[in-house]
Amino acid sequence: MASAASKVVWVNGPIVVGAGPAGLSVAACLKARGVPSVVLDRADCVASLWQRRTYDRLRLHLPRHFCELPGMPFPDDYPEYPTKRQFVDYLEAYAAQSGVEPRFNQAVTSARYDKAAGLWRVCAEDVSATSSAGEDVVTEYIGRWLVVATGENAERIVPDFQGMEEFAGPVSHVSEYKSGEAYRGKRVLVVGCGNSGMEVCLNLCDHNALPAMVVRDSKVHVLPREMLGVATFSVAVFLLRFLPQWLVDRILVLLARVFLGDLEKIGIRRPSRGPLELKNSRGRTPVLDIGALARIRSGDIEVVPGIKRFFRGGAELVDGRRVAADAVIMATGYHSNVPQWLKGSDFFTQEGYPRVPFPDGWKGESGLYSAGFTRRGLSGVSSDAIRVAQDIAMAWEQQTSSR
Ligand SMILES: Cc1cc2nc3c(=O)[nH]c(=O)nc-3n(C[C@H](O)[C@H](O)[C@H](O)COP(=O)(O)OP(=O)(O)OC[C@H]3O[C@@H](n4cnc5c(N)ncnc54)[C@H](O)[C@@H]3O)c2cc1C
Ligand SMILES: NC(=O)C1=CN([C@@H]2O[C@H](COP(=O)(O)OP(=O)(O)OC[C@H]3O[C@@H](n4cnc5c(N)ncnc54)[C@H](OP(=O)(O)O)[C@@H]3O)[C@@H](O)[C@H]2O)C=CC1
Ligand SMILES: O=C(O)C(=O)Cc1c[nH]c2ccccc12
Repeated sequence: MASAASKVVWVNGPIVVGAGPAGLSVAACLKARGVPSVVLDRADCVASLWQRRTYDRLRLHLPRHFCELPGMPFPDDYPEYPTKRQFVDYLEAYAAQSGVEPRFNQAVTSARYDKAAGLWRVCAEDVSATSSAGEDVVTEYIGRWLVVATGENAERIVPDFQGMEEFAGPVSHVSEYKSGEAYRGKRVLVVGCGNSGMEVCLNLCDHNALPAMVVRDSKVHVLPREMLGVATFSVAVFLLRFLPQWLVDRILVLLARVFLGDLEKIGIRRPSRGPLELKNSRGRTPVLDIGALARIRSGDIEVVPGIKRFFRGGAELVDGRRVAADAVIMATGYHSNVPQWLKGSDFFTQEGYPRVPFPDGWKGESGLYSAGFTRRGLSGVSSDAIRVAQDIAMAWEQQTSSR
């Protein structure tokens, strides 16, 4: 039977929820300024998104210098686009070097500000195997500051399609995909055409599987990862220093047309809103092509329109066509989980993002902070972490000097 909080822990310093790149870098920056913190994570390792929920052949798709965390560069011998293994090694070394030791298996289920006491009360359930003797072990952490670092990819989105239960084959989310080995020779319907959908289709091809990728409304922004050896992302960042976003979007689309050709011929149209605008407003990251387009052109990846319903042997599409499938992989994205556990605060929207836009969404009321919700990948994580740690350190110094 479940029981109420069985332990209470007073935290001297901030309580940081999440031990991904954001939580680790906030804790490291705090530590560098002499501020202790407690980092909680529901998983049993640091950076669980990277260690447990991504596929083997994944690489960073932004150049390395956009992905370094504050205070520790990548080793010199890392390539421009580090592999997942290299990135995970780096994150583990980052935690070790900065002396950050998260408390694992702590799934935060509620956090609220106790106005009377002027303190945050954070409840976490121990989800480790040893605690499964029929009783939840709940710890209440109490502290002056709360840093939300649970990320933009905390929970999977799995749409509920009509007839899904009739489909005879396995249905999984892309976060469970490790390699195409299990799919050799199989017809795989990949739902979604973000970076995950595209890269999984490419990986499936490499393992001689037969992927069909659903591109809803036939629309997605695909950009080359590099143009004449220069990263498209670097070009965008550079142009944004001088030009408004809408104009940079126009230029990116024009350059993509030059470097990738006409995608309409292969059944892909561009959304009317620009790639950066869509990233910032809806969290839809443009696809940075690492080879999937060539496989679409060669016919190894079939592009199909939206799904109407599933049946035993596959799916019926919105254009009335039927596509046969042995397995389905949902590459349909992720959502934040903050509204599920942060109570009594309107700092976050219903979608679980700070209401205040970048670069000011890192600080809320009453000692509440957020890191990693900027829709700017790892460079957004770093910029938040530096600001959050600086602000808390100032309050910390004031508090300790007035004692
Ligand atoms: C496949 C993939 C590839 C990516 N590649 C890049 C890239 O190349 N470059 C780039 O800049 N960005 C990339 N990103 C974006 C990604 O968001 C960042 O890389 C980074 O992981 C964000 O760090 P974070 O700490 O904010 O979130 P996360 O890495 O998701 O960490 C959040 C942590 O919070 C924990 N958590 C969640 N809820 C709770 C709870 N209730 N209680 C306790 N703990 C909780 C999770 O277990 C997790 O460990 C990629 C994302 C994905 C999915
Ligand atoms: N190498 C790398 O570094 C990689 C990075 N990533 C990153 O991970 C993050 C998550 O990416 P990803 O997992 O691709 O998620 P995204 O949210 O970017 O994409 C989700 C996709 O699913 C589609 N979709 C959602 N619901 C449905 C539906 N009901 N029917 C059909 N299609 C649907 C969306 O279509 P629509 O646009 O029409 O809503 C979209 O194409 C991104 O930031 C991405 O850049 C991911 C993989 C590799
Ligand atoms: O790789 C990701 O998922 C990111 O979120 C990195 C990123 C932030 N802003 C972008 C704009 C275009 C392509 C990738 C990113």
